[in-house]
Amino acid sequence: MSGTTTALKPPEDARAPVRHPDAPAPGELLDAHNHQCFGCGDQESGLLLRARAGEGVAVTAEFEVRPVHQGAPGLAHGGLLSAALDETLGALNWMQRVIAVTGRLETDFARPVPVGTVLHLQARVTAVHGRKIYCTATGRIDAHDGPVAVRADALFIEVRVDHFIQNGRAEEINAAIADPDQAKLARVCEVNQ
Ligand SMILES: CCCCCCCCCC(=O)SCCNC(=O)CCNC(=O)[C@H](O)C(C)(C)COP(=O)(O)OP(=O)(O)OC[C@H]1O[C@@H](n2cnc3c(N)ncnc32)[C@H](O)[C@@H]1OP(=O)(O)O
Repeated sequence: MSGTTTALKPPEDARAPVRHPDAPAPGELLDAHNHQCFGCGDQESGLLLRARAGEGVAVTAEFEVRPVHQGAPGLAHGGLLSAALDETLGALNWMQRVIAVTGRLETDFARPVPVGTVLHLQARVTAVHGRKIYCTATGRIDAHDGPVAVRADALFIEVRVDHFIQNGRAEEINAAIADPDQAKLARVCEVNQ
């Protein structure tokens, strides 16, 4: 059962999440925050996950499990399913216009996920306390109301864009700074801080 870790339980004085007034409209496809991202970028070996804005502070996403994503024969690798949940939760940044990174991610694997499955992911923020963003996600098999295969609770921590500039490899950071598309999320979030 997920959410058993104390760190994933919002404190009593946590506030409800707030959808940013300029958040993308429900159903709108969200841009990749980095075209080289393993989760949402366009690398053929990646997840090629596509996320859309949801209602409130929520997103949906789809991830097609391909042969390159196998662990056991014919089944998705658990770490990649966690990555799909993590990426979907990361897309919640667009809805609040904050920049946040995963501090903790706790995944339940409820069912095996065969290659060829389209995993339908849903994620939402449940509470916010200071820089701490509490969120939850599920992944369902082949339909938005299909059987739940994976679920996760997570704690994201809000950071400034300096987090990436100071910690990322210079080659990719410089390329991202030079690319107006890749810098977009950082820009829209930074003006709100
Ligand atoms: C441009 C947009 C990019 C979006 C990318 C989305 C991609 C998908 C999501 C990801 O995969 S992000 C990549 C994976 N995550 C990381 O690489 C983060 C690595 N960890 C860190 O950089 C730091 O540990 C972190 C920024 C998360 C926290 O360090 P800080 O020094 O900023 O925070 P601090 O230690 O002061 O903690 C702040 C609060 O968070 C709490 N906290 C921090 N890490 C925690 C943790 N791991 N578990 C529980 N609580 C945690 C901490 O207890 C504290 O609570 P209180 O305010 O109540 O005192």
